[in-house]
Amino acid sequence: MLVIENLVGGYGETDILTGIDLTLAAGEILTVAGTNGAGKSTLAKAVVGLLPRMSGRILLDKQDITRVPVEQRALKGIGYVPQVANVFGSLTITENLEVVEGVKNTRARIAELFELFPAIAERRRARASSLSGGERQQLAFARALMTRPGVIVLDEPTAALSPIMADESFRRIGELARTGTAVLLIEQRARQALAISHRGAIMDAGKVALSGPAQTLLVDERAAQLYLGVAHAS
Ligand SMILES: Nc1ncnc2c1ncn2[C@@H]1O[C@H](COP(=O)(O)OP(=O)(O)OP(=O)(O)O)[C@@H](O)[C@H]1O
Repeated sequence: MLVIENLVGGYGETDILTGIDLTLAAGEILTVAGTNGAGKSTLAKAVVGLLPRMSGRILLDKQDITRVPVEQRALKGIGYVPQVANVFGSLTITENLEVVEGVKNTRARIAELFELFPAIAERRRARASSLSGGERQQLAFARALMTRPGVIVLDEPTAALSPIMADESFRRIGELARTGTAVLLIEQRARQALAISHRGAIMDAGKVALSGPAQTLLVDERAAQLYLGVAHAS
């Protein structure tokens, strides 16, 4: 579904990503973990088309999208929920969903997403500015799903959430993948993320330092050191 080949790039002259190779199949969850500054968010930006400078190749369904601009990548099926939820505060929850472009049968899709996200459904006429951090995250997630993307990139979706809400979010991500969506999941809660993932990649200094089946990485001492920055995974 998504193939990343020898991805190098950054914001200015310095390379932040120094050669990333990753693949993601339909229905698969790939956790990308790593310490702060490893380049995880930069990788997310490169995939969705927001990194100012990059070389290498990104293929979506075998089509080269490396030079395709961000809006068109979204229309081609790459959804994105950035670290800071991007919702329109002055619009209501329903309006935030209505303004998403490229959706077939908007009303029906909104109804489906309200079933998936009951907390925001209850508040559908409220302005998004009145939502809590967690609800905002749900609305941003729902907005990204409006177009039924084949691939979704989630940048630390549980960062602002309580442990209970994070559990709920991981459950929802698992369900989404079971419907065939490919999920690139960037997470600080690496152990929980790996537990619902098929594969994992641990980044260090702009590279993938370790990758493999999620269950293997969960018990790998070196992986734990890299994603937790400690000597032993407790
Ligand atoms: N907009 C930007 N302009 C210039 N440099 C940036 C920008 N965003 C990030 N960087 C730099 O790129 C490097 C990697 O940052 P990135 O946000 O990708 O790391 P990360 O692994 O996602 O970390 P975190 O877990 O803290 O979010 C850092 O050195 C950071 O300072």
